[in-house]
This record gives sequence, C-alpha cells and structure tokens, in this order.
Amino acid sequence: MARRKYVVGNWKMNGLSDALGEAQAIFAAADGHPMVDVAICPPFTLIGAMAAAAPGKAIGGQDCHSAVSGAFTGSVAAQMLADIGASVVIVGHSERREGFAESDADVRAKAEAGLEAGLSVILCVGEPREIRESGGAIDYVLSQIAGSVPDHFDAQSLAIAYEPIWAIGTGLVPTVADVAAMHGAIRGALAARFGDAAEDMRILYGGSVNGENAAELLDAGDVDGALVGGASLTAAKFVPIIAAAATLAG
Ligand SMILES: O=C(CO)COP(=O)(O)O
Repeated sequence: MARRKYVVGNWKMNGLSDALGEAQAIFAAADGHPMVDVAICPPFTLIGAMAAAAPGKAIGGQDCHSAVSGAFTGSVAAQMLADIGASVVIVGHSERREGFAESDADVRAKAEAGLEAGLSVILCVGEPREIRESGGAIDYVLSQIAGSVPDHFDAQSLAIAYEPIWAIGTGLVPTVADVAAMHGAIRGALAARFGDAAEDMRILYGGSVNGENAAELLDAGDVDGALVGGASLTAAKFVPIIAAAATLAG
C-alpha cells in the first residue's frame, strides 16, 4: 500500500485565539488536496477551540504526559487531548528532549500513552550539530529509534519525524542525499524490528521546511511528509508546502 503524504504543522508556543482563522484557512485549502493528510498541532490552549472551528480535521497536541492522571502539576494526559478533540500527538520533540530532559524511555512511555488514548503519534528524533559533524548522525538517530519506539502499534498510527536539531528554525537543511540516507536507515531499522509493517510507517522530515524547499525534500527517498514549525503558522506559508506534497502524491 502506498504511503499517503503527511504534512503536519507544529505551532510550538505560538498562537492566541485570533490564530484560529489561519487554521481554518489552512484546512480549507487542504480540502483541495485530498491525497495529502494534513494536521495542525497548536498549543494546548487552542486545541478545543480549533477542533470546534474545524470539525473533523486532524488536530494534535505537541506533548502529553505518560500517566493517565495524577499529581503532575501543569501536565496534560493523552486522554485529555483526545477528550477535547485531538486525534494526534507529537512526542519526543528535541525541544522537549533538550529543554525538559526527556529520555528515550520517557518518549517511549509518552508514545505508548498516546496510542493507548487512541491518538495517532508522531515520534521525533534527530541529532545535534556536533554529532552530525563528527559523522555519527545515523548511529545517534537509530539509537533514539531503538529506545523510544514502542514494541506494539498499528503502522498507520505511528509516524517518525526526523528533525536534525541544527536545522530547526535556522534556515539550514541537510542535503537531499543526507535526508534520503537518514530516512533509509530509519526505515531499515524499523524493518529489522517490525518486518513488513515498516513499509506502512510514515517518516517525516522536519527542520526549516518552507514553500521553496518542500518539493525537493518531500521527493527524497523514504520521505513521506514534513513536520513544519515556523512556516506552518500562516496559510500563506503552509499551504504551498501542502500543495508541494500534493504534486508528489500518487
Ligand atoms: O521543529 C520543527 C517542527 O517540529 C521545525 O521547525 P522549523 O520548521 O521552524 O525549522
């Protein structure tokens, strides 16, 4: 089965209520590209309102706690995301791994919680600059995959996002050959562990994706979509990326 292209906006800590119109415009434009799956992950505070403003659309959280409930001040459980209309959750973003000291085991537990809550999970991996420069990027990322991908899931419900940390928000992107090599290595590691199911899993690229570079990056081997930060905040910037994915969708 061919993998459908998947384009996801990670709004990070951006967006007040007046940003809902952008989300509506993005989803309206996405309706014109039915071969592409589109999701927006706004801050927690906007999920409920966005789900109401864009019924039936894929809206997600950017993180969840691994527990179902309890004394975890400030945290949000996966079930709570589902309860207010989310169908997706990002786990293991480098800004969580680095800024909140999340380990591979933490990320795996969060992914399991998301799946348990019925959410579709996007699990992020990616190397820092010094690891890339030392030539160890593939080993580093495959170690993250080994430690943070759960044992049991439906291939349609778990996507990997490869986001080299040095490419996030910097305007720097790896060469297409480097992206293809990393995605191929990830697919190979998934196949070694999960067999044929790896062919159905989507592997997204993230890090300074924009309307100009999207077509080239999305056409690289084993790249099934994009996880987009800054260029996902407005329809004007995000829709061209969705359109680029649509031109490649089979
Ligand atoms: O971190 C990212 C998406 O999760 C990428 O962010 P930018 O697209 O702003 O580089």
